[in-house]
Formats: sequence, structure tokens, C-alpha cells
Amino acid sequence: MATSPPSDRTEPREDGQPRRLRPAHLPGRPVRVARPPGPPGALLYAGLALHREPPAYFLRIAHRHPRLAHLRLGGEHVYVLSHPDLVHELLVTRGRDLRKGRTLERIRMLLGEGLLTSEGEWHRSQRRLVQPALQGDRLRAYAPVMVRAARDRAAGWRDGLQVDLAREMSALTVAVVGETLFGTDLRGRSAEVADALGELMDGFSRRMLPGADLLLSVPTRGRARLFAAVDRLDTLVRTMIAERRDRPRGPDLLSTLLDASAGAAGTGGGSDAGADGETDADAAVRDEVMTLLLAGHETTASALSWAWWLLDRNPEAAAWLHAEIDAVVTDPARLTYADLDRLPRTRAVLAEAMRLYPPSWILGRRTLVDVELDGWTLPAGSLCVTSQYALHRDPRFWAAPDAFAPARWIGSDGAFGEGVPGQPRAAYLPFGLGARICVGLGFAWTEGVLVLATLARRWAPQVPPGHRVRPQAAVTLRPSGGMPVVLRERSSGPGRRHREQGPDSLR
Ligand code: HEM
Repeated sequence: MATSPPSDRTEPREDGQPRRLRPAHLPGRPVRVARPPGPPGALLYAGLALHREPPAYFLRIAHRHPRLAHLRLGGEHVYVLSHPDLVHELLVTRGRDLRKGRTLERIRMLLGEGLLTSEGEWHRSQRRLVQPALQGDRLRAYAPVMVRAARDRAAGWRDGLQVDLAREMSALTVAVVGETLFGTDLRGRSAEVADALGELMDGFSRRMLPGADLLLSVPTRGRARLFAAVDRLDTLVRTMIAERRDRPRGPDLLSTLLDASAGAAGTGGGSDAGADGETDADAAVRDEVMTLLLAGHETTASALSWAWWLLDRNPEAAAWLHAEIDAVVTDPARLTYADLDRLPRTRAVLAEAMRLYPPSWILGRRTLVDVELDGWTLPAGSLCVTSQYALHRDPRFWAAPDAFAPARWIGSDGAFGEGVPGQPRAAYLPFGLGARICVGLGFAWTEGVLVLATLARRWAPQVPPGHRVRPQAAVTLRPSGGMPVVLRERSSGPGRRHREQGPDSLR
């Protein structure tokens, strides 16, 4: 088992640049390989930059190249996978022959060797360490914290008040991660964390595409803002770890990480301290906390924000949801983990929101060896991308793909089922697939359903007329410029206008 992160973390940072990989059978020599057709890379650039909803550009690629397309982008060979069978084959069957793709290579400057970005044995050992804190009975114990955090956040809400709902959801989910995973009360700092992360997302969104490396080396104001936000978060995370180290250990994940790091230092696994006094073992804790803070809050906050917006635009679906919540959530303070099975419609609303606006909208991988896919050879070092946004809206796999129809997830027995819409397995993958599937999946469903049920019991936020909500395709798919809404109490506001309707009316 690996006891410390890979040693190349102590070498000069590669600035996220991948190592040049060559096909193993022809070392040092360029190879000529046949490649599937695809759009010119310049068109992808223009498509992503100019399209009204940038990820929708991948739908256009799927339309012209329904299975596999190839293009050259910034000197890279990029393969776009648009068919679920190929996505399954790559991520599941060939999972061991891949490493993470470009976005996560880039975001290493922030997350270091955390679970999201690390590879190989170090990744596997970290996953074994972290996973138990995000499963089973631990979720049951987190449920009351999630419900309380939602009620605390809404304590300051008033009918008619205008708020940025995306920021509200971020502050709420930061507080939940702080208390459940780090045993730390982050409520006083949650807005600060959410804002710094927001700036990071903006900064990274402009620096994701191949060729944008230059942007990170040129001293622009945007770059300075990005690095300042990284520094702010870094200071906050280190302070939080130091504070937690001084308190008695508890059942939280940060305690587990601190124990593991003390163990690694004891067995000589954490190498000597660097100039800043930080050992590899210390850095490993910092990287994991930063990863869980980012991955554990931003995605769920985005899913909730999109769900609110879609409910506001679809009064029939909102009424359908409210009927369930009013029947099940008689007293929000007493909502528990056991109630999750009684809230299939709430879960369906989230599933449908993540279908239309998947917080993780693109998955990337780099091949470590030559990979055969659909009759083509993808040479080692190729970039493979697939867009959940495109797969989730592809008319080949979904009826009425652009409609918000949460009832499509409810079976004839009234229960929620991920396979109920009848799509191929890999046509719906908000949490990814294969060995690197989201480790926080159960946490996210628990939090998303409980928070939505708690808040929708009383509130029906409304986007002001005339305000256009547009997705920003950053690391996650978040509403560009936030989500300004007017808070409306359902009992006194237009929430009443929603007519009660059964699930069939929404199919
Ligand atoms: C709606 C909420 C969420 C969505 C949509 C989501 C989505 C994803 C996706 C798509 C991946 C795979 C990325 C890839 O294959 O490249 C992933 C990985 C990950 N997620 Fe989530 N996530 C959510 C919530 C969470 C939560 C609540 C946590 C932690 C508490 C979390 C922690 C992680 C971590 C650590 C990984 C890396 C796992 C690994 O590589 O082994 N996520 N997530």
C-alpha cells in the first residue's frame, strides 16, 4: 500500500502539462495511424467559444459523427466519444489503461495529489481510506446535519427577498461538508469559501482548452485573481487542518486522514519536511481536504440550483413534487435518512435536473497504451472526451430529450429507478463510470434529496422575469453570473398557483 503521495510531487511542478507518451511499440518514432473523421479542431474551439450553450456543441458533433470523431486541438489528438457503448467500453473495460484527462491535469495546481487527480496505487489507497466515510451508516448519521444546514440557511430567508440562489446553495453545501467530513463548523466562512471557489471556476473555465496554457504563464489580471483565490483557499484549508489537529479526534474523515498521515510519518512514509516545513504526509492531507471541499460541495450546489430553476419554469412538475413533499415532510425538523425512499419524486427532480444540466458536463481521459475502440487504434497519449451534456440529451436514447419531465424516472410501482427511462447504461452518467466513479455519489443523493425536500416544503424561488439564466461551462456546469431569484413562500406566494397533477401528465 502506498504510504505517501508519488515522489514527483516534490519535483518542480509540470504546470499540469502531461508527459509526452509514445506508443510503446515504436519508441521515439512518430507513427502514422488511421483516424476516424471529425470536425476541424478550430471548429470545436469556435463552437465552444461562441455557442449559446457551449456544451451543446458536443451534440452537434454527435449528430455528424454518431460514434467516434477525431480532431486535432492545440497539437493534441482528441477523440470524441458520442455513443454510450463506446463510453462504457473505454471507462469500464479499458479503465486500467487510462489516466485522467486535460481538465484534471490542469486543476492539479489546486488539488495536488487528491483523490480526483491522483493515479495508480496512491489513488487506490486514498480511495480505500476515504470511501468508508461516504457510505452506509455514515450517511445515516449525516442526514440530520444536512437537514439542519438547510433549515439554518433558510432561517434568514423572507418572502420577496432577492438572493443569489447559486451562492445560497454553495454556502449550504460547504457548511455540510465542513461539519460532516471535517468535524468543523464552516458556517461563518462558508460564503468566503464559496466565493473563492466561484472565482476559481471562472478562472479555470478560460484556461481549460488545449493551447490556453499560455494564459497561465502570462501575468494578466485574470491570472493574478486566479492565483489569489487559490492562495485564499489554501490558507483556509491549512488553518482548518491545524485547528482540527489541536482538537480531540472524532469519527470525521479529517480525523481519519490525520491519523493516516501520522501513521505514514511514523513509518517513514512521509518524507522530510520541505522548506516551508510541510512533509509529504501533511501535503497529502491538505490535497485531500481541498479535493473533498471542492468536489463535495460545488457539484451538489449546482445540481440544486438547476433543479430550482427548472421547477420555477415548469409549474406542473413543481406541483407534482409539492404533492409528495407535503405528504411526506409533515415536520421538516424530523426528516431522516429513512425518509429517502418515501421521496422518489424529489429524487426524480434531481435526476432530471442533472440529466439536463449535469454539474460534471465533460469527462476526459488520456490513454496510457494503444487502445482499440470501434475498430480504430487510439495511440497511447491520445485524449478521449465524452460529454455527459450531449449523452443526456441525445434523441437516440431519450424521448423528448429537452423537456424537463421528472416523472420519466418513476416506475409503475411508484419507485424511482435509474433504468426506468430505458436509456442504455452509459447514456446517463452524472457521476461518471468505472473505477473513477464519484466516491461521493451516495452522499450527494442523500444531501440533494433532503435539502430539496426541506426547502421546497416552504419555498418556491422565482427567477425574475426577463432574467436569462445561461450555463457557464467551467470545471462544472454552473449558472453563469449566479442565479438571482425572488424568494416566495409557497403558502403566501404563487406557489399556490401550481395545480396538482399526477405523474402521468408529465411524461
Ligand atoms: C451532484 C453531485 C456530484 C456530482 C454530479 C459529481 C460528479 C462526479 C463525477 C462525474 C466524477 C468522476 C470524474 C471523472 O471520472 O473524471 C466524480 C468524482 C469524484 N467525486 Fe463527485 N460528484 C458529486 C458529488 C460529490 C460529493 C458530495 C463528493 C464528496 C463528498 C464528491 C467527491 C468526488 C471525488 C473525491 C471524486 C474522485 C473519485 C476518484 O477518482 O476516485 N463528489 N464526481
